[in-house]
Amino acid sequence: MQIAPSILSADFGKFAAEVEEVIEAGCDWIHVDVMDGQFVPNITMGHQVVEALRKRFDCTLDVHLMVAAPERVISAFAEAGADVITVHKEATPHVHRALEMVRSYGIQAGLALNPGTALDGLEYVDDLIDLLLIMTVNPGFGGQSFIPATLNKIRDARERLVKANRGNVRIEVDGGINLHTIGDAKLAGAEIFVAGSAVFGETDRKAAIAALERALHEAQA
Ligand SMILES: O=C(CO)[C@H](O)[C@H](O)COP(=O)(O)O
Ligand SMILES: [Fe+2]
Repeated sequence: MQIAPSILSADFGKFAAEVEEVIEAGCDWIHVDVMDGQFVPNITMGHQVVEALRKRFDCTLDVHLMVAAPERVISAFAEAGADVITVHKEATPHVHRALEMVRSYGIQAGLALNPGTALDGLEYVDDLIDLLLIMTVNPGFGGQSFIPATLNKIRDARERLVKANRGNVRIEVDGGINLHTIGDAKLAGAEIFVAGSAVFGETDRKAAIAALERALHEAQA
C-alpha cells in the first residue's frame, strides 16, 4: 500500500521544502500532475520540474500525464528521471504505442482512465502496464469530491486483471482521496492512493499522512 502525495496541491512558492516534508514523513512516492491546458483546462508543470526533483530527491517520481498526444513528451519526462509515466487512454488514439514508448525506457508504465471511460480494451494493453490509474474525479483540478461510482470500476478492474493473469498490475486511485474515501478505495482493490489536498491542505502533513495510513490499516470488509 502506497500513499503518493500530489504536489499539485503543494505551495509552489516553497516547492522543495514541501516535497522534503512529505518524504521525511515516510512517503517514497511523489505524484507529479502534468497538465497541458488542452487535454485538461489547466497548465501545471513540465519535465524540468521532474529533472529538478530527480536531482534532489531519491524517491519514486510518479508522473501523471494529463496531456493530449502524450507520445510527444514521453521521452522528455523519461530522460528527466521519471520512474513511472502514466498516460490517459482518452488522450491518444495510439495508447498502445505510447505505453510501448514508456516501457522502452525501462521504467514503469501506467494507463489512466477518466471516470466516464469504460474498462473495455484493457486486455489489449494489460501486458504493457505496471499500473492502472482509475481516476476517481474528472482530471484537471485538485480538491474535488470522490465519485462513488468509481468503486465498482475498481472492483471490476481488479477482477479482470486477476482473470487475465495480470494480478501484479497495481491499481492507483487519484482524486478526492481522504480519510472518508481511502478505506473504500482499498477495499475495492486499490493499492496506490494519490492524495493532494488531504496532505498539503493540512498544516501538519506528517499527521495527515499518518491519519491516512491509519484509515488504510483500519479498513476492513
Ligand atoms: O490528477 C489530479 C487531478 O487531475 C490530482 O492528482 C488529484 O486531483 C489530486 O488532488 P486531490 O487529492 O486534492 O483530489
Ligand atoms: Fe494525478
